[in-house]
Amino acid sequence: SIDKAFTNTSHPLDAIPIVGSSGLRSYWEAFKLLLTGGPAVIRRGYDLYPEGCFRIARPTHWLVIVSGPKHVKEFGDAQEHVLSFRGGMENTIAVTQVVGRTIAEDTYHQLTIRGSLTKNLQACFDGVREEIEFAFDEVLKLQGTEWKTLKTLNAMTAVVARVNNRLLVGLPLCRNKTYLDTSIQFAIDVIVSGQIIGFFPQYMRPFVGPLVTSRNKSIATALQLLGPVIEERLAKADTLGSNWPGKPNDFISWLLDDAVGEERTVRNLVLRVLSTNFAAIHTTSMTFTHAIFDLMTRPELIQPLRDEAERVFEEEGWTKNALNKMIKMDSFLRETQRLHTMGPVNMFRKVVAKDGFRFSDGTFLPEGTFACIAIDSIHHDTSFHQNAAELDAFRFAREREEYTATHDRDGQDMFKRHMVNAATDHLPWGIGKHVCPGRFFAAMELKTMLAHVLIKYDFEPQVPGVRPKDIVFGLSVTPNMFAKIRFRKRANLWAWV
Ligand code: HEM
Repeated sequence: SIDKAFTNTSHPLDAIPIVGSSGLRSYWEAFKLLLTGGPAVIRRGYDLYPEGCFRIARPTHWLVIVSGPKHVKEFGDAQEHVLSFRGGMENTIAVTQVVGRTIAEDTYHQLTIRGSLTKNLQACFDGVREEIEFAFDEVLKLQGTEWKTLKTLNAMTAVVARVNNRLLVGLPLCRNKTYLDTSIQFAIDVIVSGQIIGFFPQYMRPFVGPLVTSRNKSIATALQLLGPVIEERLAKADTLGSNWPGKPNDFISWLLDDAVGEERTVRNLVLRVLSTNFAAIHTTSMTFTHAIFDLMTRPELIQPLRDEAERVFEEEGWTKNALNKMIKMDSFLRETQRLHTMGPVNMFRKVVAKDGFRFSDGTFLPEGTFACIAIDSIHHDTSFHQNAAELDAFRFAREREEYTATHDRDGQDMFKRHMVNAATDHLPWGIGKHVCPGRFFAAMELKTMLAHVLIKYDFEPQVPGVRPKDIVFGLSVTPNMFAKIRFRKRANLWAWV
């Protein structure tokens, strides 16, 4: 049963109820949370406080969990100097130790992603599509009509790393195995070593950091492979001006357009690319793996999605605009993201304002408080989504249809149920000030990959009918990395594919 007791001694967070245990037992509770107990505790808390805040014990501090549309909006909209994204990252993955001071302090690359990268998606679509075809051929290596069984998450991570890097660093590096392995490994290293370092108090981190992270090895390899490319681009920009003839249209160029001062060094630019890969690879490959697992458990969804993709591409060709017409696919991916989040909570923040942070209902978080949002419980709340526990693949397509039937097409609300739209009841991309700037690219990539897989392959689960169990560790949840899928080239491929 739930112990809602408040601590006896005075604590600045006294007004926020505890879920789990207080006092000495809270250490045991915190330990359980480090293993697999996280999601259940958050669900229990949410059932009690769906419109407000509660707190749970972490080994060194309390973590406040925020819920309710009003609170979520205020939380997302708060300024960095009040609720700090960086402070949250520092606490969860010790970003200064693991990635580096300059990256932690100056996040200009997120503006490059929000700006140039997103603006160029149309222009880069053909390259991304080509890379998707190439990557699936390379990773699946299918001959004739043979079936091949692969670990899904591994295979999809390999595909996504190539595709992302086609946009980030271009050919030929996006096909270099050592470079790709380094990008994938760097991201894993950031998460794993960051969490370990995160257990230590601030003053010990500079000493512990170098002992537990292999980031220096990853950075050295990336410097070796990516360094010369960046050096050449820097040299050309310096001698020929920023718009030199033949300048590639990729993330390196866009970064260089925005980088100033000490950011224009090879090492810092390499770190930017690695950090962007960190934000982009595993998020996208986990989402894609969840989508494939959903299709494996609900195979009746494959045909309508395949029909839609085939029809749209037949009418429009493989273009970015064609993706906008795949309303069922957009809805299905949004639904997959709703049901399978990367943990029970997200959007970690630290209160850094001296005066703390106050919600409009008066709830107060003092300076130094760590807080986050109850994403998974919000997504499963039946007051926001009918039959919220069920995968209803086309629920958002229906909502869009209902909306367009009764409203002006140009109305702002038109986009509310699109996959890229963040809302207080739909938070896979976060919301507010730090809402994911890469979401337009991720959505384009996920849709093109799914259309490609649906049109080009047959696929089956190794164990039919059972969704592979997610792996829970602490407050993070990943799709099962051991689960396997069988792929085969489809026999009646369309001539134009
Ligand atoms: C399905 C794929 C993805 C998911 C689910 C996802 C999710 C998120 C979330 C939840 C946040 C906000 C975190 C917070 O508020 O605490 C975020 C931020 C961010 N994402 Fe993504 N992301 C994805 C793909 C990408 C891609 C492809 C890129 C880069 C091209 C990217 C770059 C970033 C960056 C740079 C930020 C930090 C924004 C800031 O500092 O304001 N993400 N992402």
